[in-house]
Amino acid sequence: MMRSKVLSLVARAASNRMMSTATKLTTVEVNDKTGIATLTMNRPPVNGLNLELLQDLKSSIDEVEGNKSRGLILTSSSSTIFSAGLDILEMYKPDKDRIRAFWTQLQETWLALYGSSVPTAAAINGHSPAGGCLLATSCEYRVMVPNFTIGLNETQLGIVAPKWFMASFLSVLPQREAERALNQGRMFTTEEALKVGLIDETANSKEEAIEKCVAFIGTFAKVNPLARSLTKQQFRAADLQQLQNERQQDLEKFLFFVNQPAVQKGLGIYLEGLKKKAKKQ
Ligand SMILES: CCCCC/C=C\CCC/C=C/CC(=O)SCCNC(=O)CCNC(=O)[C@H](O)C(C)(C)COP(=O)(O)OP(=O)(O)OC[C@H]1O[C@@H](n2cnc3c(N)ncnc32)[C@H](O)[C@@H]1OP(=O)(O)O
Repeated sequence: MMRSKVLSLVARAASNRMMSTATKLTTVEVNDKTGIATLTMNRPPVNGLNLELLQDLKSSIDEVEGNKSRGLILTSSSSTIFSAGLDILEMYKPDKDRIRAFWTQLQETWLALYGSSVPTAAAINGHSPAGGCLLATSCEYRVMVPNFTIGLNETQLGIVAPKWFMASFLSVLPQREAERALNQGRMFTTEEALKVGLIDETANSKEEAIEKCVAFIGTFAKVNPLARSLTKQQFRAADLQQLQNERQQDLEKFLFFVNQPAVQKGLGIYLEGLKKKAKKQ
């Protein structure tokens, strides 16, 4: 390794504190200079959101809330995928108890991210369908690298995005645009997403995306943190409260829907298609 690279790694290690360890499917790294935490998803190959990744995401968000970070940047360790969304294997021919725990954890993780008291931004360094888009739109700001896609494609899989997925989407897009995209199950390219307002900026690399997220979080430097976070909470309170009030019904609705033979058949065909495509590559 070149000496300069070694030195830069040493310098980086000195100015960043690794808060979570490698045994987890997420890591949290706090930059000592900026005080901003970078939360990285690391579940190869596609950051499919299974029960364990959702648990780790939730505990990492809690960790950032608790360690007085100035902001949270969500990103991925993959060079081409932010997150492929929910792990379809959790929903296809599911285990009765595990699928309950899985959906309950997804609800909790969304409540924690969408309701986070710290400023949040997503550095979208790869494809971001469905649950991936849910995570990105739960943040306050999005910067995306070109040549990838983002969107809520649920209808393409024969499934329906629940109300709280729509709430995140609607916090970013105007109703008319959101409704049409959801009905179509539309995936937007980076350029299309920028045009429609689904993302805020583009960046040529993950590093640049993170820098732009840091700059966004920096815009709050002179704003009273309590006033900022209470203002954010007020904007989001109705969406958060709606899921809080309906958590049990939402779970039962999901279980009923996902266990329908037609939905299971559709998920099986979709999975098969993904596997065939992967084999061809
Ligand atoms: C009325 C009230 C209703 C109440 C509620 C009802 C319903 C519930 C709604 C549930 C909501 C669900 C939201 C979701 O998130 S569903 C998941 C949607 N995700 C996708 O459609 C993404 C599918 N994947 C892709 O498009 C691509 O994989 C990619 C992300 C673009 C990456 O492409 P590439 O790099 O080429 O990688 P491969 O395609 O080769 O994949 C590698 C490997 O990973 C497997 N895989 C990919 N995505 C998933 C996934 N989401 N879950 C599980 N597995 C996945 C893929 O099969 C390959 O596996 P093998 O290597 O084993 O072949």
